[in-house]
Amino acid sequence: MLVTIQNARSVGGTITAPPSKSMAHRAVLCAALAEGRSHITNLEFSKDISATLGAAAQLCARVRTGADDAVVEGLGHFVPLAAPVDCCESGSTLRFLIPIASLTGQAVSFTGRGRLMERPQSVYEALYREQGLRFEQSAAGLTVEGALAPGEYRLAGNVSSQFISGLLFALPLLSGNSTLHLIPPVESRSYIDMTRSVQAAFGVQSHWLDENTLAIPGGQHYHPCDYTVEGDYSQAAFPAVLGAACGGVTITGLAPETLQGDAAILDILRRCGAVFTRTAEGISFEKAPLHGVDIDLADCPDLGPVLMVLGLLCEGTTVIRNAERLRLKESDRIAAMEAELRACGGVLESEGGTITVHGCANRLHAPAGVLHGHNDHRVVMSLAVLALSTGIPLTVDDAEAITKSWPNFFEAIKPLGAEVEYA
Ligand SMILES: O=C(O)C1=C[C@@H](OP(=O)(O)O)[C@@H](O)[C@H](O)C1
Ligand SMILES: C=C(OP(=O)(O)O)C(=O)O
Repeated sequence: MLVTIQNARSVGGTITAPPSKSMAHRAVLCAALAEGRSHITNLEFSKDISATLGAAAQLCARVRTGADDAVVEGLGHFVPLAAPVDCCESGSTLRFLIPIASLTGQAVSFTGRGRLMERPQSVYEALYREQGLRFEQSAAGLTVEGALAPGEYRLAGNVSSQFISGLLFALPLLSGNSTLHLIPPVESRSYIDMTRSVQAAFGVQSHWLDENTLAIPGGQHYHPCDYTVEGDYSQAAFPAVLGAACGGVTITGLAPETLQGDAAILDILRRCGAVFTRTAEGISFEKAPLHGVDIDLADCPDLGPVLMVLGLLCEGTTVIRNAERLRLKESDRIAAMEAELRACGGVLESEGGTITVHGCANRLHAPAGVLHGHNDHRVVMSLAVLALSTGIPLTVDDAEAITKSWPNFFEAIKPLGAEVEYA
């Protein structure tokens, strides 16, 4: 789908952050693993969350969805599977479910779309092979079979935190205790604590023994819980960058105290010179001159694409470090953003996981043709921010990619002054 995004008027208005996708995945899975009825409120039915709800319904729960909530009734046992579990393009769904699948006493096959089956599973593959369990991955899907044993696990901390979260979901349900020894550096650490915090709400505990070692007592049970999902800082980063550049934007629905690592967007913007205030109503941005800063992306990878746009809008140079994992997401986000931003006159380069963006707001221009969304929601949304903050109308393909995380994105930006035309 092609979408043209441009300013209908000067930027300004209020937007509500959608529910956190990361927290919603976790709440749905904890609820499904608990025996009994949990009510999850503030849900948005993005493709990723729908995939997790669908998997929960297939494996171990009855699911009833409302307009923005779901009742998830864990059955207390796993049911025989008649079909593969479809994870769509959701890395979280697949990586959270693999260890859970090993609890089901049957072979479980997963399918996916887009780049999902190309994204690395090496960390699990090594663990499964060590324990003599079946782990087969092809371009078409992935099958696992056999029960993970409790005990000592050693795993890399820098491929994806989703492997660590996946083990955190499943290991407490085994009869014995387990310990995760994370091989440093441990990246996306905040996501590990987010998993632990949602689990704690459902009555399941784990403890850090030191900064790289997690103790997971066995023999635990998830308890049903009524859980309200927080607003999403990863998504709020898009209007936040727009607000920092243009002023007049207020973002509502974000909890001031949060475990979301992407709340770092506020600190990053402040360091760039952004002016904003936080009141009971929300976070309100004023227009201010912005300058480039040094950014460590290790704990907030999903901010990468929109921070590359921010770099173009800042005076001077922005350096984004520890961004390697951006190459392993729905697209190679570094290459994708470099190509599209250069098509608009952006000056930036990357080497491995370091991206250098040169501020050039005055030299940006309309691209010769259509920009590519690379089937990546965060690329499409970042390009929308570029259009609105520069006033350059942009036409982007693969625009439907937004449905992976924020199906309402194009409607949500209209009150900020955006005109969105679907071709
Ligand atoms: O656990 C999660 O909810 C996520 C963890 C991060 O992945 P990595 O740990 O692979 O960086 C992040 O990029 C992803 O969008 C969501
Ligand atoms: C990479 C993302 O999600 P996942 O890993 O769950 O596919 C994302 O939302 O940007």
